[in-house]
Amino acid sequence: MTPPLDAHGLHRFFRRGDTEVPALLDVTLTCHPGEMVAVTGPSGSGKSTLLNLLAGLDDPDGGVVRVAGERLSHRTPAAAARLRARHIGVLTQGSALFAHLTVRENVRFAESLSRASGVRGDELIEALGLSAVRGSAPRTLSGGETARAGLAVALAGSPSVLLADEPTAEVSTDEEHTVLDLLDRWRPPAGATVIVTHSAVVADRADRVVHLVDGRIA
Ligand SMILES: Nc1ncnc2c1ncn2[C@@H]1O[C@H](COP(=O)(O)OP(=O)(O)OP(=O)(O)O)[C@@H](O)[C@H]1O
Repeated sequence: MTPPLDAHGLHRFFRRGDTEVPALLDVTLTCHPGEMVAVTGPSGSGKSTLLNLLAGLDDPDGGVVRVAGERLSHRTPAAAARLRARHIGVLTQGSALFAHLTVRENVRFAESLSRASGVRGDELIEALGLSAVRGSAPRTLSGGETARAGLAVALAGSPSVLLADEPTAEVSTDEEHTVLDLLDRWRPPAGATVIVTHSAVVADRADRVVHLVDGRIA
């Protein structure tokens, strides 16, 4: 069966002055259908670099990322954007919501990019406890509501790959459990979920933990 997300032999180097910084060294990560993987590691170990490669927002210097069997790495920006819209939902810390759109408009916009139906967005708003704030501007939301609205946006296009960067970094412990319950309930059932986190609570929820040290899987 084709893995929903398959990253093979990833290398990424950055130039700093005259030196080259190895940010990722031979990282391979194959996610099985339905799997949730937590990526942990100290600051500077390469977690964000890896997530950017998995999202197709950056290209590896070596290796390849495939999403649902299609190569995502080293595509034209338009082709990468099409693949992202079709397959990938991204959840970042803080708000990735457009400030001038309401919660519902943000969700509907994300949905329209993936050409999804319009039904799931409203279902998500209700299921994620956002009905009361569906017409509100993002700046008026609490931290927990913001995290849940970000989750609704990330899931609106029914992605087969959900990538999350510290999704609970800015919420209370209670809200962290709520957001994780919702994420668990709504994550791609046959797809892949990858969560970069410093939180032991989040890592505990994952099917597998990948620990990075100095750009390598430890
Ligand atoms: N655009 C860049 N230019 C130069 N160096 C970079 C760039 N992006 C990342 N790096 C370097 O690559 C290494 C890995 O960084 P990365 O941000 O992926 O780590 P991280 O594990 O996500 O850290 P944190 O937990 O602090 O977010 C670090 O040494 C960092 O300084």
